Amino acid sequence: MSVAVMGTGKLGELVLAGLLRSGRPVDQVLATARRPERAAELAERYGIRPVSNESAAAQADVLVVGVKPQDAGKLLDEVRGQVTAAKLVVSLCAGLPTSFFAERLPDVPVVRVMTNTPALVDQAMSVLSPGAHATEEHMATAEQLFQPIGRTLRVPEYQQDAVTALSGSGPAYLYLVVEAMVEAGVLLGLPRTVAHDLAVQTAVGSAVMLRDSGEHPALLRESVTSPGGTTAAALRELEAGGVRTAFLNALEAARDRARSIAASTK
Ligand SMILES: NC(=O)C1=CN([C@@H]2O[C@H](COP(=O)(O)OP(=O)(O)OC[C@H]3O[C@@H](n4cnc5c(N)ncnc54)[C@H](O)[C@@H]3O)[C@@H](O)[C@H]2O)C=CC1
Ligand SMILES: O=C(O)[C@@H]1CCC=N1
Repeated sequence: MSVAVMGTGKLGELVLAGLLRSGRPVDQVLATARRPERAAELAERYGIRPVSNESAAAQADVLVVGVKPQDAGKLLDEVRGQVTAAKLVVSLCAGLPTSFFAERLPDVPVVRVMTNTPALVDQAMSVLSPGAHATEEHMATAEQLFQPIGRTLRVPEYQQDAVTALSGSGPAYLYLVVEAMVEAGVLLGLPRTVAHDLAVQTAVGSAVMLRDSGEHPALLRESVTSPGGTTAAALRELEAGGVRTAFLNALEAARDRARSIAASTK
């Protein structure tokens, strides 16, 4: 089974690299790029053959759409003639419903996937939803692409904008928190490199503990918080700063942005 990544930008490259890392033969992986320099860069880095969208769509069994949602309509116009119902389209596009593809590629099975950048280290969270013509077999095929690069989960499609707000964009929120902690360490007089190492290892250790202990985060937080101690003093400030409300508002804003992208690309 051959796979083409169409629109190999930041996320598309992570998926492309993951496909190759998981042992897929290089002659079964195709990638397209808008700019020739980008195509050459990908060819050099991964040993793949750069092809046009039309050619990729004609050759590959699975077409992974990695362009921005705003560019998806134009891409589908380019490849429409090559995409039969025997293909599987996997969309990585935030906000775009599978109906967007169904309107342009009638009868073609589509699986919508929201993954995230920790794909780079095989720690992605990839969340899949079937479109109207996607069968169990199509879902299994799509899962096979993403399972080697992290965890996968299926949700009904109506939950995908919320998924995008949480796990799609989520790495950015956590990086922001780490960045803020580094700056705070510097404010307290730590050398920047020391502050960086401390913040990163604390994030990694806390994340592994969250995953491996299976404990609720509130319980893990309580175990750090000594009575009358330093953590309680810090948490009071974070609560006063409205950190929880900020997250509620942030995820709502991301969800709403996904909805408005969909509305503007109708
Ligand atoms: N960056 C992320 O963390 C995530 C991104 N996504 C989704 O992935 C998609 C790509 O996002 P990014 O990689 O961040 O953007 P990007 O801008 O880095 O990648 C898009 C790529 O598509 C190329 N492109 C556009 N039209 C093309 C065409 N007709 N033919 C060939 N190539 C074309 C662009 O030149 C660019 O390299 C978006 O739909 C986004 O919603 C989803 C989850 C996470
Ligand atoms: O910012 C974005 O629109 C994409 C979708 C989720 C993460 N990045």
